[in-house]
Amino acid sequence: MIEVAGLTKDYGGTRAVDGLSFTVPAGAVTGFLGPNGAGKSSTMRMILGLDRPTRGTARIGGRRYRDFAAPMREVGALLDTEAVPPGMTARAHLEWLALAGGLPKGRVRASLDAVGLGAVARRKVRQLSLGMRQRLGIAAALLGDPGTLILDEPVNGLDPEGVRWIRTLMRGLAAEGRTVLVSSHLMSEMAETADRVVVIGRGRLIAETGIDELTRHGAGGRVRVAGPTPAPLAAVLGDAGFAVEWAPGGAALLVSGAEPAEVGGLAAHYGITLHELVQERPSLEDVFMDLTRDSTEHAFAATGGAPSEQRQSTAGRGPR
Ligand SMILES: Nc1ncnc2c1ncn2[C@@H]1O[C@H](COP(=O)(O)OP(=O)(O)OP(=O)(O)O)[C@@H](O)[C@H]1O
Repeated sequence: MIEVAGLTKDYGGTRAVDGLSFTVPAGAVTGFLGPNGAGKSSTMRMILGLDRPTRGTARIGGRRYRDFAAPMREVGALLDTEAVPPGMTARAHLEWLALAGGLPKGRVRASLDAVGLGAVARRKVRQLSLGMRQRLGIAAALLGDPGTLILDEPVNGLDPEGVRWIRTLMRGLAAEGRTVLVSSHLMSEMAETADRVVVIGRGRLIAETGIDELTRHGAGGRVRVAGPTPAPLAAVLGDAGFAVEWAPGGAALLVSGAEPAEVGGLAAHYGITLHELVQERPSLEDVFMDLTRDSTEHAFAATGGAPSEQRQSTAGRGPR
């Protein structure tokens, strides 16, 4: 389990993360969502001990990353796939990481096979496609067979087959009881992958919820109802306090803030015949846009003034 409590990060005058608290349970895929610049990477970097929080704590299994004796066996991370030296072969890169992390050499073959790169293990990194490099980054994350995985935008650059592959991989890792935190700025990517989502905007928590609850309670959910006598139905629903509007074309009514059972119950009470009674759920993308509408600016001033720290590459500095 990952626990983030009151996490705050100021880069000079820019507050990238602002009092953020959430938990990431084991045995599930948790999507970490937010518009560009929301603070996802900064948060992940702090969880991984690559950046020091201005305030607050981030713990993995109750401990800070820097307190792990063998961090690669505890946490695997994918942060920046451009960080791998281009002249190294895929295998040599992983062998070097395994050596640095005190891991048995056998883990290199196991990780290459887990990501389907066994056949290209002897190719130089510069000869690998973007998708293959992304897989190599994931192989590096899996090297220590860790219980926790932190993946920053892992589907970037993958083709549809690659996207499906990584979804299956993440679901499999969670099913084995691991903790999986995966960031994205696209809600649609998470819909079929994540069990839960943590949504942030401008460094602050917007929502922490199961993916099902998100659409159930998301703004825009409504009931579509139709029958041979819509006008009296509209009057009855309006009297009951629901917001009612005509669907485009006028063939049905759209009732906001109501459950189908309430609409059906009212219609039955007044003897109004119904031909259609459907719960319309907003798409996850709709919910996400709605939640983050006010948070799409990339940063905001914490103390005024320009950022003083330069944005650094995460090159070669994963969980190793
Ligand atoms: N080292 C740094 N120095 C100065 N500002 C930084 C640094 N790292 C991040 N920031 C700023 O903090 C804010 C949050 O950035 P961060 O990369 O964490 O967001 P993100 O949600 O990961 O965005 P994206 O989806 O675009 O990667 C941004 O305004 C960014 O410019």
